[in-house]
Amino acid sequence: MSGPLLEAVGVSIQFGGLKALSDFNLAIHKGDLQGLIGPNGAGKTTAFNVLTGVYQPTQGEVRVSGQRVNGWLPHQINHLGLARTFQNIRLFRALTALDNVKVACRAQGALNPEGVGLGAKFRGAMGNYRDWWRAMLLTPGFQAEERELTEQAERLLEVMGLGHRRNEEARNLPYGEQRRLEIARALGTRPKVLLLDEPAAGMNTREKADLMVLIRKLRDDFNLGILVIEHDMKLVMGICEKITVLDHGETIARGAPAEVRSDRKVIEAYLGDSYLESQGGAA
Ligand SMILES: Nc1ncnc2c1ncn2[C@@H]1O[C@H](COP(=O)(O)OP(=O)(O)OP(=O)(O)O)[C@@H](O)[C@H]1O
Repeated sequence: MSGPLLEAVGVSIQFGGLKALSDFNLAIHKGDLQGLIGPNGAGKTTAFNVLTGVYQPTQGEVRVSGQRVNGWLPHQINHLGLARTFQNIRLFRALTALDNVKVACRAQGALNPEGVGLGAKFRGAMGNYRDWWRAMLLTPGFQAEERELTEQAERLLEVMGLGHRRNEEARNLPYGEQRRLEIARALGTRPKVLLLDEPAAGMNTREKADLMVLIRKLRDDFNLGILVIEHDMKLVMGICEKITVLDHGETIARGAPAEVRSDRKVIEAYLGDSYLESQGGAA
């Protein structure tokens, strides 16, 4: 088996006196569909932010495809194959659905040098300058690239069931479709690993059920590793093969849904007695 696509090794992050994440470890391989759960404020989004370069860990190491990415910027980490969606939808609201996805496809296709430092910044700036001229002059190469990007973006909209929304502004889409558009946009960067932050939030039961099927399909069709933060236990337990449970920044359990569901610490911290009752009895 090849090495993990995404790895956190002993990652901690502190905000003032608050340890938001302590000694966090994680490994996502190709084909994994894992969940990250925990009560409000447990550190789930912080974990995503550390993994994607929004925050720098106070301790520990983050690796993407075996490459240490501490100190890298989010777009540089994205270029290595890590994409995410956000708990609070962050689309370009005034752009069409198609353009939202095209922006992501273009960002990945553009000269986007890996690494940190002045050399990478210089190469990036030169690439932008060159692309600007190609766009201004509408060179044949630029037009062919545009067609290719449009086709890619259209394919992703179709995959996410949004083909009919191609020309609608993102802000006019129903909430559930905005969430799916965020996933289409993340896929536009051609990731190897996808991090989904509460993808079903605000969806109705039917939409959630459809999303469960879709997430599995994305994993299979795109050969991805996926990590999902989700409060909806039915969704997490239904699709994830392995679940990590955080509480106050600590990892209190990890394992298959059945193990996690019956873990006393998890029940106390998160699921609560009402969950047990809804499941028809004790763990
Ligand atoms: N930039 C920041 N500065 C200070 N404290 C922060 C920052 N980001 C997160 N925190 C704190 O870290 C802790 C973990 O927050 P986080 O958002 O990761 O929790 P969560 O598990 O995602 O919660 P929820 O389910 O409510 O989204 C919280 O106490 C939060 O207030």
